[in-house]
Amino acid sequence: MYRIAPSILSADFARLGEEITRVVASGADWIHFDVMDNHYVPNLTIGPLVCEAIRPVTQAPIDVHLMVKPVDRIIPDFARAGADVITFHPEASEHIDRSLGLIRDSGCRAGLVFNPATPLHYMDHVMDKLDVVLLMSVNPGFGGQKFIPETLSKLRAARDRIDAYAAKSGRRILLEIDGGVKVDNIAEIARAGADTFVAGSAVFGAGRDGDPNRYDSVIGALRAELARVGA
Ligand SMILES: O=C(CO)[C@@H](O)[C@H](O)COP(=O)(O)O
Ligand SMILES: [Fe+2]
Repeated sequence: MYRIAPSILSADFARLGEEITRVVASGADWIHFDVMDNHYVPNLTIGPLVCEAIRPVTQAPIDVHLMVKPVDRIIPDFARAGADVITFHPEASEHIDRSLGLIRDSGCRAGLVFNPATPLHYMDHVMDKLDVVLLMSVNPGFGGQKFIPETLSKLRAARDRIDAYAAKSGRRILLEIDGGVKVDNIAEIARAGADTFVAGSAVFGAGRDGDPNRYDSVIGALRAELARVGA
């Protein structure tokens, strides 16, 4: 089963609640929530107050992608604000195992995010605490960037590790991809092993002209491409 997670980074922030209602009604599975601190990444976005504000608007899982350093202090705030999934970058945590434990102890699903040049071995000794592995297919900090093609071989390598772990443990870790996902490349990305797809500009960019049917058509087109790949 595939999940589509529109990133609200590209939504109209003046009408955020409506935007979320519309993408979920159009078939979005998760809401991807990008948190940037102007320190770990050169951009500044939204925090727990906004997460709390959108929580009553939707039942869809809120997928919080932390691009902040340090990470531990902010984790309980997001859990209280209603996050369902919290992911962070290993470079931003002094103690990766402890940060993953903090997320899970607060009742959320936990994940590690790999920048394009971050090696996959960071996951090796924490598989039992991972619910999600997120591969960045752009450098973090901005929406609307171009998919880095090298990510496809990295996805295959991550898929192999996740499948080997599942065969041993019976636990299925999700493999999420973030950055430059569009209708014309989502099938190739799925074939490389991703099962959860963040799409910001591809989804919200399509609705910018105010036509409410545009989210339906772009999410429908992403799903049609995934259907060509199969389960
Ligand atoms: O985490 C990030 C960027 O750092 C992403 O979640 C972007 O928001 C994805 O946007 P598109 O590449 O799909 O426009
Ligand atoms: Fe993200």
